[in-house]
Amino acid sequence: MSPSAIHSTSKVHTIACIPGDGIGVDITEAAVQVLQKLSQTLGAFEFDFTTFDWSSEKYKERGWYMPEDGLEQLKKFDAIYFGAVGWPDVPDHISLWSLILPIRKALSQYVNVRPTRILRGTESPLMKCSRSDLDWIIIRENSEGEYSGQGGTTHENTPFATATEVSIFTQPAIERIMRFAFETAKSRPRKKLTMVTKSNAQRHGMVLWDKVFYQIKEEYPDVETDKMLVDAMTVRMVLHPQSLDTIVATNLHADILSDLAAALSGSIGIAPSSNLDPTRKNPSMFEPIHGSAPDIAGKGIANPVGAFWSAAEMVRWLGYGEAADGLMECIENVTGAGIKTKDLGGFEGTKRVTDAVCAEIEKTLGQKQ
Ligand SMILES: NC(=O)C1=CN([C@@H]2O[C@H](COP(=O)(O)OP(=O)(O)OC[C@H]3O[C@@H](n4cnc5c(N)ncnc54)[C@H](O)[C@@H]3O)[C@@H](O)[C@H]2O)C=CC1
Ligand SMILES: CC(=O)C(=O)O
Ligand SMILES: [K+]
Ligand SMILES: [Mn+2]
Repeated sequence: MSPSAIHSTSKVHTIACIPGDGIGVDITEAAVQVLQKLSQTLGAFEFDFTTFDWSSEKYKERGWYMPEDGLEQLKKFDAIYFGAVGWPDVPDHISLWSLILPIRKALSQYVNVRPTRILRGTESPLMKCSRSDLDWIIIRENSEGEYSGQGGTTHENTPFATATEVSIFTQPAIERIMRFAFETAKSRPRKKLTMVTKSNAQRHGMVLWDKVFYQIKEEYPDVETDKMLVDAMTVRMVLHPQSLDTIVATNLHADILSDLAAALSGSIGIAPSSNLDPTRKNPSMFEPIHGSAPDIAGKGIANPVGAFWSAAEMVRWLGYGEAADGLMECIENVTGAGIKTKDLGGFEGTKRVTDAVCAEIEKTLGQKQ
């Protein structure tokens, strides 16, 4: 197909790109390169990227992360691709609450989907965990719970400083996340959902969380369920990974468990996330689960695989499931060939892995055209 023919038949998707800080910048650049190669190779869709320089560095210069109409600007795009936000010279609660958390909340991205599996050519740090033993999908409540932002501080800077951090759990928000989790479990071969809670020690919000789970369960008789307290869940993830499939947990619990899940699958550097507004009224946002990694920023060694996997999930969300599967196949052909960054036991940098994935797209997916 000639380039002009590609142009006339393919659909253009507008993507807002927010690289942010540290390795967020490196991996976003890598993801854009891969997405462009994918669209050029397949010819079925195109991306029109607009990059926003909303970062901690700019915050120090200008005093703001997003302009006042920032959220309104984002609403006009088909999807958002995010790197990471946070840098040691800005308090982390300022950076998170100025950028990533307001986007998730204002754009009603109430689900955060975090799949984990062991990619070809990589291994789990667990001694006896084979690739088929660990294939999970964590459904994280992304709008309220422990990250509601409610609370306050009084008697600040005195010996009696008092702070509250209030968790909010509402019936409608629990219902919608549970429904999404049951639908996800139902769509997977094992049809198995594990609900995580801490309703022994936390006796109000977590108890409502459990109650709504059992209410929604009635609608899904074909999904097998069980319930875990979050402390014991960490043990089960390590000792019996094969006993888990789909997992639903609160904002904080799933934040922690998904980093653990990533580590158990080999590295936090491979783990993707989709911040979804399932109603599709607002654009959804795709980002690797990791942060800005100041300890390795600027060294050219960040693993871009979590960013590529997030890009694949964006492609899937935009309606191209086959292209997303194709991209995942290319990523695994590259890891399978031993082209990996240091965190996965390899010897390559971000650029070499990115170039290898691009070459693989041309080779594998170009042939199928
Ligand atoms: N969604 C977001 O934008 C997030 C932002 N953050 C922010 O990021 C900053 C750093 O947070 P940390 O707790 O250090 O978490 P982190 O995820 O940035 O780093 C944790 C460890 O994992 C390593 N790591 C992370 N991503 C990697 C990759 N792609 N390849 C190789 N190694 C990788 C880092 O080098 C570090 O040793 C903080 O300001 C934090 O608030 C943290 C998590 C998510
Ligand atoms: C903020 C954070 O750690 C996360 O969204 O995973
Ligand atoms: K991130
Ligand atoms: Mn996290």
